[in-house]
Amino acid sequence: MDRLAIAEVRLTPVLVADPPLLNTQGVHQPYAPRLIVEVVTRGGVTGLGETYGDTVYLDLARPLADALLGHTVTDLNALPALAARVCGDPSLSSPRRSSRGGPDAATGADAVDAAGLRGVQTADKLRLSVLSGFEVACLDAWGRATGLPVHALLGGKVRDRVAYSAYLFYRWAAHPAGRGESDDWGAALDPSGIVAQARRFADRHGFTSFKLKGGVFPPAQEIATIRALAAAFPGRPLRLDPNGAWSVPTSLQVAHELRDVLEYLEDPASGTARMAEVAAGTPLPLATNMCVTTFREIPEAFARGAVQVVLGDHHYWGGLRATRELAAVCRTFGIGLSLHSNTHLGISLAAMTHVAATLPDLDHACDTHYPWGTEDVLAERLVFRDGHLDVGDAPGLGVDLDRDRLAALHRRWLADDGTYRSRDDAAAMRLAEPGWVTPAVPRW
Ligand SMILES: O=C([O-])[C@@H](O)[C@@H](O)[C@H](O)[C@@H](O)C(=O)[O-]
Ligand SMILES: [Mg+2]
Repeated sequence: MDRLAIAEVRLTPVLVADPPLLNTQGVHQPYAPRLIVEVVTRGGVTGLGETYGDTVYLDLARPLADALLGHTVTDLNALPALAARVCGDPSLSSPRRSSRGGPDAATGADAVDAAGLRGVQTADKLRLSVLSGFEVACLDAWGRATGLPVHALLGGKVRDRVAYSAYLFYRWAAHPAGRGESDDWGAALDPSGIVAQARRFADRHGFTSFKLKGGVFPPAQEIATIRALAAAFPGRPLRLDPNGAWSVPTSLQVAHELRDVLEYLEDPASGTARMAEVAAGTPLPLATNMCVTTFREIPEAFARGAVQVVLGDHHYWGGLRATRELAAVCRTFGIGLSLHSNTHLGISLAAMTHVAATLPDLDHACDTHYPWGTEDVLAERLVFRDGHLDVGDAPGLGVDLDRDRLAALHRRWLADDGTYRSRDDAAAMRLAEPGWVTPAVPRW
């Protein structure tokens, strides 16, 4: 076991180019922060992990990296207690208030994570997101050391490929003020722009299900866009996700109008109480990555019938093994499961794919932002075929780091004056609309 003990942990924050994708809080900044975790064993094997890289996560990752030295990479059940001891602060375990002031500082059901549209932000969730990067790195190292793929360490795959959906966004052609990197997608601000975007995703990656990020325009415009997608891709699974921007009556109206074409409606309203009211008034399934984001939120949401599909995310649920626990709970209560995504790199996509491969009841194609990315830290980018990623049997995650790329993205982080070190979609929006503040919910 000694050769599996952790001799070194390397943390490398990076800034990754991100296109000007619109959501209800604003627009993506030109660069998104991510954290690359490397765990090196005494036997000389290096495992890779990735998680959110905003400053608040980095502050928790550093003490955990120090505390991990000497532990073995197989000692995963001890990780949560270790993380709670070195980076926990129980006094922060209630919903965090935003430090940005204005409508961002909402509390209670509306206290969403201003940076990530991922539900209420708690100290527990931050810590679990950090922990997940270390858990994945340990699993990767363990797999590399033993010649086993990560899915085998999780009990074995039940499928050889994992389905992903196209993640469509209203977007600008370029970031304001000439910032960021350019791409050739052009603007997509109306139904025909989104249909063209969807065709490109389908042609390039073979995706056959489509999710539109909503909450950007008044609901009637987004209904028209979904209708245009339904006409262009008849019978294909479609989803609409306004990140909790609508009132209960608006959610019910949209659900009624799109009931024949949507696979599910994702977080139409914010908070379990509103979601339960919407669910009670429509036969359309509701999915969430906002009101059920922790085990603690499950009992009330499931008891009230607030959601029919949980979009798990191995980052904030606390890792790949915690995602399997989530799957067991969902199965027990007859709730569907799929996986959520934010801007991420190939390490996280590989990790998602390994855990997804082990989940018997993965009912819907997973979300991923990956196709929007043009940069990676991997030697080879992962490639979708027919809308799927193959589940490999190479040791560990089966991906390799390109150190030059990692160094280049880290240099960008070092050179940044702090503007991009924490995600702030409202700040990015203010460059185009100076008076912009994160809209209060319900917005419509
Ligand atoms: O990146 C975005 O704009 C998304 O809105 C993201 O922040 C959400 O967390 C996510 O994709 C979702 O499904 O809500
Ligand atoms: Mg969502």
